[in-house]
Amino acid sequence: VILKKLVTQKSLPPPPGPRKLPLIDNLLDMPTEKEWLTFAAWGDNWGDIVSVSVFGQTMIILNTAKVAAEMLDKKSSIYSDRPILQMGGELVGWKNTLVLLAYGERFRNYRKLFHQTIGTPLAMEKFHSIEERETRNLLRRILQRPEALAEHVRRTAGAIILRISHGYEIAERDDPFVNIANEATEQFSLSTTPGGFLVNLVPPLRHVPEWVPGAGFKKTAALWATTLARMADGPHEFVKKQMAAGIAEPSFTSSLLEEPDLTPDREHDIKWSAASLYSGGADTTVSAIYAFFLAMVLHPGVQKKAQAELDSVVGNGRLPSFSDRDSLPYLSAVASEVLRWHAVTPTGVPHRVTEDNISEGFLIPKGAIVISNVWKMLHDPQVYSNPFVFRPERFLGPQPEPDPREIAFGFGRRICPGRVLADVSVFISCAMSLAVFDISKMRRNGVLVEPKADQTTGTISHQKPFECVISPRSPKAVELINVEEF
Ligand code: HEM
Repeated sequence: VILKKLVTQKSLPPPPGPRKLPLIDNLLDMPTEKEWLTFAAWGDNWGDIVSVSVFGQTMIILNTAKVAAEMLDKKSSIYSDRPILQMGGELVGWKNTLVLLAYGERFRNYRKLFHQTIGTPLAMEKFHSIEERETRNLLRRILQRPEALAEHVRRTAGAIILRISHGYEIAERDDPFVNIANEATEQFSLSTTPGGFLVNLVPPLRHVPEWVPGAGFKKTAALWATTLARMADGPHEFVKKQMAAGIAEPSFTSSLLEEPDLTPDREHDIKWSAASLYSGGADTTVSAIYAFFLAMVLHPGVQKKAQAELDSVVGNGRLPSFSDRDSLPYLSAVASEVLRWHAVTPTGVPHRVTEDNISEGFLIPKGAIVISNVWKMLHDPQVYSNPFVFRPERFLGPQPEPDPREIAFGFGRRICPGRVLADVSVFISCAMSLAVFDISKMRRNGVLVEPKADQTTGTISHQKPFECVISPRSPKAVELINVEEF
């Protein structure tokens, strides 16, 4: 019976997809820009599950949330590994961080640490005051130099994450930890793009010695490995010193280092999960919050409605806080719509399947890389009416459309472990900014400058830079931003 099952299983077809050439397979079909658009077009042509391959490596592309749930959620015990990336993962060492960590014991340990410290709304409550304080700093920076919005949003995200991960307060300019983290994350992008280094496409090249001509990538890898090590070690050592002096601020790292019987192995896990917090958490929330400002420029009607809600619930004598969230349904819908309208990770993060299995009537081979077209799922007209329109109302009323958080944060055992933190950051930024600022189109020589929604290619994708005017709503708003004691 088992043999028969195996035979039928093996004889099932893989999911359909574009025709392959000998040896290189679909290499020439693979998009190099905005992959999600090509993947969506393949979906229209071939169905919800598409398969392609390059040099024998199968890739399965999922275009609906329904199949992603069927496969990545329901069969999570075999769909939760990550691809092995030679340059970024193996040689530079990003496989030590959660996002590229292989499925297994250590993976479960890191996930537990995340869950325990920032995994639930209750656990996150202890960080609400940091979020509120740092977001007020964001308002202050915007008030002073509104034209540098993107820079301010980035600085604030870094400040929040480093405070939560290590209880570290960043310097206003040229902070050493922020600089090293920026350098390391830039190198992460460079080293993990499939086409960036030949060794990513031809793995045996990693064994070539450094002195062989053409093996310069090994020197680069060694250099980048030291940047990564410094990014993980610096803040970790800072916390240990602060703890020894008895002055450590409560943080992800300090609370975990307090454990009795700390083994070196355990300390390794704590250090690298804290580094994963930074690398996973800074650029992503930046992308969402920057997109929020664009959405407000483009949709003054939505902005007015959210402000009217804020004025009636919170008034103008104080800034909104987390305790107001339940009384601000429209604003909460705005935050949800930001996460839907702008896909921060348009093609998610790839999973790797560890066993042959049958899904939706197709054979999915062991070792296949599974890519969720998150962008398409968030703009699926079967699920979201007029998906390209920014309309928070879709989440209100008797028949709300599905919560985009079910898609935007990925699937199964790899679902984003920072999603509660992300949600808190996005909500408070929307609430506090709309309470004090009007965000509108720039006028140049009497003509309104119309920004356009358009996002960059990349695992973490950003709205392209746009111009706008951000001005305080009233003298009272300026006062609230500048209050000292907060
Ligand atoms: C709007 C903001 C964010 C979005 C849209 C987002 C989205 C995602 C997605 C789609 C994944 C991949 C899930 C999968 O493999 O199926 C992921 C993984 C991850 N995210 Fe987030 N994320 C956000 C914010 C954050 C924050 C604030 C943190 C840290 C505090 C964080 C840390 C991570 C980590 C460490 C992983 C890897 C998890 C693993 O491989 O097990 N993310 N995120």
